[in-house]
Amino acid sequence: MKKLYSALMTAFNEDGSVNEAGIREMVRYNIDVNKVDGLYVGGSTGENFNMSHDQKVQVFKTAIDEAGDAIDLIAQVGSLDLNESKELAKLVTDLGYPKISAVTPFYYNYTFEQIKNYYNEIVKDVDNKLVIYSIPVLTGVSLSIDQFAELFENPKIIGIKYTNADFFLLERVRNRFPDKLILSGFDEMLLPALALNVDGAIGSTYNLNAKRAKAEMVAFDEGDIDKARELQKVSNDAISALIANDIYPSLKLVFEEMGVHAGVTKAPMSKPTPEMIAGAKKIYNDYFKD
Ligand SMILES: CC(=O)N[C@@H]([C@@H](O)[C@H](O)[C@H](O)CO)[C@@H](O)CC(=O)C(=O)O
Repeated sequence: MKKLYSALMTAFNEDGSVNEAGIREMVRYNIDVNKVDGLYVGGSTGENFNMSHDQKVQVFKTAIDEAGDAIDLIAQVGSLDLNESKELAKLVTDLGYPKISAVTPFYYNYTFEQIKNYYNEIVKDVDNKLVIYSIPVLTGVSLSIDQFAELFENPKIIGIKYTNADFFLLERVRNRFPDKLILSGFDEMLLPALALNVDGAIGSTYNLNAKRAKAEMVAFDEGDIDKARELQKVSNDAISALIANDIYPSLKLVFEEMGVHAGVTKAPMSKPTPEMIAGAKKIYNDYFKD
């Protein structure tokens, strides 16, 4: 069966400090109610790139303290400061995270040799496995199939979190690396990714929408493509509404409607406006109220 991971959000207080109780509530909800297979901690949805080093450490510690070994945990340790990435890779490995991940280094138009060195350095001193986080729409970094092959020469590099709408490349990657872990990152494209035989999916909206996404995976496995397509349509209606309402604060606002205290986003992300709050209530009523 394919695996479903929620990308864990970070609950912040109004002053931008980390709200540990909120993180614990979201971890619990994902384990007890969503029954996801795992959590991706410290990714884009977790607002990792808005956080100080100490805040990243706080999030990694809190998430595993709450989850224990109940589900799979992947810690995203990528940073523009390679020394920080290495330090975080050691920390999360010592904490017991069974997998790490790192975003492709961005902003400075690094050469492939520099990117390869970054990944090899992150895993060099840790006894852990790494999933490459490829998200060209945010990083501007696109890796080719041959570049993925070169990164996979390091046996500690075991897969890709593939957040990319290039399905030609996904098909090529899947077939060239049948033993690598390929996890799809765009929730709105889950069904075509399943058709290309990904091993699972990681996404922000599964925090709210895991049951529907899992039902879609089951329908797909059973060959009921009409049902899978219908479930994807409803998911995409919900995802469109979340994006139109500003997705990061809205995911938290809908969680609040469900009784989960997800806190607020951290600046420069937006603070909720009255319109956004009304929009989130409507999204909850339209798509997530049982
Ligand atoms: C840019 C972004 O946040 N992408 C999300 C998606 O889950 C995305 O929010 C969703 O597909 C809606 O577009 C994930 O791919 C990223 C993610 O899971 C993470 O790193 O936290």
